[in-house]
Amino acid sequence: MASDSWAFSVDQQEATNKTSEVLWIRDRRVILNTEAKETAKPPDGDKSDEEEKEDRAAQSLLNKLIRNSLVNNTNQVEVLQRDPNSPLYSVKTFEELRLKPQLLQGVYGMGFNRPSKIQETALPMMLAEPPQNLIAQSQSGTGKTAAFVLAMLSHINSANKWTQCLCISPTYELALQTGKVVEQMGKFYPEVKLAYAIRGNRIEGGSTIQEQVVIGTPGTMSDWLTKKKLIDPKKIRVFVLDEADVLIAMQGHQDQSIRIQRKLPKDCQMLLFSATFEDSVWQFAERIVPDPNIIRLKREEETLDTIKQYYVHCRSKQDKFDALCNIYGAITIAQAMIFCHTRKTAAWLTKTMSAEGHQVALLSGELAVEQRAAIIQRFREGKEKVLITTNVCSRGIDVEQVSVVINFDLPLDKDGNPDNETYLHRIGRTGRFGKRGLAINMVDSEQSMAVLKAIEEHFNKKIVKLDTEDLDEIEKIAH
Ligand SMILES: Nc1ncnc2c1ncn2[C@@H]1O[C@H](COP(=O)(O)OP(=O)(O)OP(=O)(O)O)[C@@H](O)[C@H]1O
Repeated sequence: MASDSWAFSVDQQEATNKTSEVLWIRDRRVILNTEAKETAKPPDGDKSDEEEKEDRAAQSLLNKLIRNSLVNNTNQVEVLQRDPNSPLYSVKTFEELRLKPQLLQGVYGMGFNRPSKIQETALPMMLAEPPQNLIAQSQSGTGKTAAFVLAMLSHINSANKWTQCLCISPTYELALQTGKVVEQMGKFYPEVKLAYAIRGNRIEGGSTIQEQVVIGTPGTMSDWLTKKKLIDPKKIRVFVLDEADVLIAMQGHQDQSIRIQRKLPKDCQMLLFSATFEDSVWQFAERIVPDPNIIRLKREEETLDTIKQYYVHCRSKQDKFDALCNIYGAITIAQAMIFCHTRKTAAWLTKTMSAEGHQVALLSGELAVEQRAAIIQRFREGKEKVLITTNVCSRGIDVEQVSVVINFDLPLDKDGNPDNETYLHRIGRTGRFGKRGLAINMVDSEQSMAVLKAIEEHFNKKIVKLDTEDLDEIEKIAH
């Protein structure tokens, strides 16, 4: 299938050092570490009788799951996975990625048919022997989490009852979400256990824990490694940093992550994932991941074509609210996330929308982490149809049914400048894995218009004007 488009071309001039070369895989820039490439070989195939037996049983269940998964999967994803321009495109099957049978079962059990582009590109690098380090970027909702979870689970020796994989998540909510993926993916691999190094999870210190995977936030993770000695850093084989851009935007997280990394053995595999790569993220990535393979997107590839972007011209806060009501009046919205700049606006909007009869939840930074997780869980279960929020706690949330993202206020950084990264994270809450999504921006001043234009220019993607008085026009954008 379209194998010619996978030709590698080598660009020596872009080589960053003697052992690296820059490759263009299709139009994607990939730097491969040549030294590592030469020594890379597929995982060891030696298996005991017992393992062979387990594999055969797993295989038969797997065939059943593949059949079910093929029946259940949506057409949209299948079409995109055959489109070479889509981030979901793949030339390989999961079988070709040489996953353990138990993990293949997990993958098919989750309803996945084929890997996405990031999965098929990153997994061979991550599963190679000796382990390869990786810095990887892919658009939101294209399967990064699934990719590194597979890598972690693949490297575990389940007979060893100690921690072998660490995954740092920037927030409590994301740690739980990633944990859920580990549980689902590892459903047919019950020997593997998971622990959460997050605030409130009080495990007594003194002796090391048995869980092979630990997911957590940097502070608690660091505590578990150093003060409580629950994990022996020298036994860690895989270290993952997820959502690195969000991670370094949070105070103290960068230093704590570096401190953790320094305790790990030299041959521990380091994997870093991010949806955006501003300079600060790069600097951090290069500091923390030695000799990496690199998968990066071009700027204009960062936003997904499946997410249509619009803006609405308004005169005031009330006007924005009226526009919102018109949108709700014209199209069926499965679930929506609405982003506000301040807690005050978010609270006002929650009250006003609730008064109009919408099922609304408010997620804001002042809530305790457990409360925030509970609100996200209710939203995920569809108990509320609208989630109104300020920035912080909503990054990286994966809720499949979100069909519309509304920027009630455009994202600004702390100096009041356009915040492109946050914009990308926000709109990425819709259009998850090939689903169509709408992103609607409310503009109510010359300044916010300038912010919109700057964002448009940054990503080199048109944001189209929408007239919310014209119901026919709104209806059209939903198709
Ligand atoms: N190969 C696949 N086939 C079908 N669905 C998939 C596949 N890989 C991942 N998904 C689903 O797509 C959604 C997005 O995946 P995931 O959360 O891994 O993306 P992500 O790139 O980590 O997103 P973000 O950048 O927002 O963190 C999830 O609901 C996941 O279950």
